[in-house]
Amino acid sequence: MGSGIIELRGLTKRYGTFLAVDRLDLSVNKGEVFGLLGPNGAGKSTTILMMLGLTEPSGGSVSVCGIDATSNPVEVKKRVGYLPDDVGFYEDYSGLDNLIYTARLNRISREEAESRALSLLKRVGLSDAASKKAGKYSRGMRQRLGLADVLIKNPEIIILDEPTLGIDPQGVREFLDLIVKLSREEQLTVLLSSHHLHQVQQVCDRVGIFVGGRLLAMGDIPTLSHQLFNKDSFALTVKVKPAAVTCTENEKQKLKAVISAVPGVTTIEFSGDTITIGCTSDAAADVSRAIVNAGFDLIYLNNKEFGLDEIYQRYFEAGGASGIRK
Ligand SMILES: Nc1ncnc2c1ncn2[C@@H]1O[C@H](COP(=O)(O)OP(=O)(O)OP(=O)(O)O)[C@@H](O)[C@H]1O
Repeated sequence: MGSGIIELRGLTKRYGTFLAVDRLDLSVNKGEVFGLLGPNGAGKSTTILMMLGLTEPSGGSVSVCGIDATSNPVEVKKRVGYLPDDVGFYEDYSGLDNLIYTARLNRISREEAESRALSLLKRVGLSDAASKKAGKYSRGMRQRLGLADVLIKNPEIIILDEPTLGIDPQGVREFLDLIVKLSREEQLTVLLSSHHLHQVQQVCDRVGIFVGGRLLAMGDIPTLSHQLFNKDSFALTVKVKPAAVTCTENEKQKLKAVISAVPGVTTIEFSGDTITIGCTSDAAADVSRAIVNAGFDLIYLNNKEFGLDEIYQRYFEAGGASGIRK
């Protein structure tokens, strides 16, 4: 086994003849925010259930905090907080009492339970709603209470399954910020399962792309982007004066020559009045300087770094979504 706080090796789950998770290898480091990204039915929840020891793998191994989750789920449960997409609370209990209840279940003394619950309610921005019944909480408040609920036992890892479902955009932003803050300040490892590309991209240090029970790719966004876009992770769109369409052939050749000489530039395409430049690194400053020094006016420059949506799209175009399962 490797040194990750979560280590999956050849992890496989079959339901009858159906392969839900297919020989998964994954290592998540301590303190990392890792995103499990994939469409519905990709196998994310099944993988999480195996990490929690709640369903038995058909093959391979799963180690969480150095513990075999399959043979010792109780020890794993002590160290891992799991937030499902819809948390169950005692609706007639206040937010505070729900937290105290969970703390007591985790054998925390009454006094300690109350002080931790109050401090966590503050942390997740629910101090004012502490004595309000959980049944009267909004969806966003319930998720924040859910986060406090998983944190009350001081876990080393929190696993969040589609935690922002049904929360408004402002609430989503606050929730995600809170997760990153917790991870950074307390070296908390976070595994976030989602099919919201944008959210995953915003907060995760690394991402695993799941399709059809397999992990198709893994890494940080620049690395994934680098692997997929023929090493052109960046694309600059440029307009100059005189416009590319009205440039003489000599001027065009001059432009091409000065842009190609910029380190990192791999492709240059003229289309209408726009020049598209592919680069392996962020060459925006050097390209703009080269254009101006060559005597052209730079009237527009857009620097596009490929994001997770393009990356995801590429995997689907590559046939990932057509189904890998056998
Ligand atoms: N208990 C079960 N019995 C049979 N098939 C199952 C069972 N649980 C899950 N599956 C199937 O395994 C596949 C993976 O499901 P899983 O819930 O892990 O996907 P997911 O990526 O979490 O999707 P979602 O985002 O919809 O939750 C799906 O095709 C699902 O229908």
